[in-house]
Amino acid sequence: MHLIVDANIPAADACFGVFGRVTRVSGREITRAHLEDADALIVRSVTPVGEALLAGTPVRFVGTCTIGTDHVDRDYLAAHGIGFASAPGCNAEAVADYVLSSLLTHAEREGRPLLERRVGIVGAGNVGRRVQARLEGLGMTVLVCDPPRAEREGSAGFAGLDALVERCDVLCLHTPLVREGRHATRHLLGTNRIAGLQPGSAVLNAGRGDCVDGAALYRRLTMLGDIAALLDVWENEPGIDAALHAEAALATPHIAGYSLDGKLRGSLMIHHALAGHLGSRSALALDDICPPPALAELTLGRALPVEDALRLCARAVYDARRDHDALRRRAAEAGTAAGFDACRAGYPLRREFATLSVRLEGEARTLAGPLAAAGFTLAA
Ligand SMILES: NC(=O)c1ccc[n+]([C@@H]2O[C@H](COP(=O)([O-])OP(=O)(O)OC[C@H]3O[C@@H](n4cnc5c(N)ncnc54)[C@H](O)[C@@H]3O)[C@@H](O)[C@H]2O)c1
Ligand SMILES: O=C(O)[C@H](O)[C@H](O)COP(=O)(O)O
Repeated sequence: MHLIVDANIPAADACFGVFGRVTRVSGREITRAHLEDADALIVRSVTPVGEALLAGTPVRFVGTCTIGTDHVDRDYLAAHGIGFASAPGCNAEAVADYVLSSLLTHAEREGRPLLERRVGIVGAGNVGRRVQARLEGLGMTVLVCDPPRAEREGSAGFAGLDALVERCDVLCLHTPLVREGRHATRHLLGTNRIAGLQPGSAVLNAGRGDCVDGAALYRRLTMLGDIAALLDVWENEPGIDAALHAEAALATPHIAGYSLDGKLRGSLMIHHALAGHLGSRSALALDDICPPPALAELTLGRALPVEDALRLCARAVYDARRDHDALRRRAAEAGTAAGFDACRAGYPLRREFATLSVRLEGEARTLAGPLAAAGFTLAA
């Protein structure tokens, strides 16, 4: 069996070498020529997969080691009997870490406590639910907008997007890109809603870039300058709008989900899906391919204000400012598109909050609730 595998997929040999010969190709450069004798194609989100890529090739299985599937023409695959799998939830914990790290940094810069803010979550699936649970666990007020879930589950606990825009200090977008239909998300946050955002509020987008109208956001940022944009995803990646990039308070190159744990879970989920597609089973587990964290334990020996403790522990594991600074630097050196992809390809090792075990001694034990809610493990 011959497998074409995106070069940005970790543990490719352990996860896919067991099925046959693996050829690694940069995700944005995979063409039909690479697939002439390929049986399986394993991608991440940067490879558009559909008729243009697959027609006339022998590919019988496509796996994407990502949560998002908007780059895959699933109707085409189904119509041509090509097996497909994605990796729902694989990096949801990493995105929740990114959200907390970003919001804690933004609150510190503004000198306004995060815990007093009202947060709106748009799209409460694997990612949004985790963000909601963490923030509510910290005692914050959270409003949730998810019309497809509200239709299925009943409207209790859900609000409309306009209510979130009117009432929230922070709006977090965790929606997939849905191009058509009643719940389409392209420019979900468009001109009118961006104009309606509360002065002093912040928009964080870690869903898909197209869910926010970047030109309208840029206008509000430059003409009124009274809101903040925390952007991990962008329209036209990797050739993102350099002017919007310059205005964003936190600008990262689509790395919210880039923990090692999250990427490896994605690889592993597609490994198991491919094994199933081939009629076999595998016992490969995350512990077989994921190393222990460099920082496994941290001790807090006295009480700190809750937000200071959260920031200290968050930054010990993942500090979103690092990724913001790297994108600014790389974009200045290499140009926006090349800098964006260079940051992603050379992404430094990052682990998830849960890999840090926090030992609390004496008065610091009062921090147990907030640290656990934020996603850290408490040492016994
Ligand atoms: N920045 C990153 O690195 C990163 C990482 C992971 C996922 N993502 C993106 O985030 C998206 C969400 O991830 P997930 O794991 O939570 O997916 P999910 O499918 O579990 O949840 C998506 C949620 O959005 C809701 N939704 C759909 N249309 C909506 C609309 N019009 N308004 C409000 N809510 C709507 C769905 O009902 C669902 O509950 C993914 O599709 C992916 O595009 C980005
Ligand atoms: O959909 C996802 O899982 C994320 O957006 C993913 O982290 C994107 O990473 P990429 O596929 O671009 O490497």
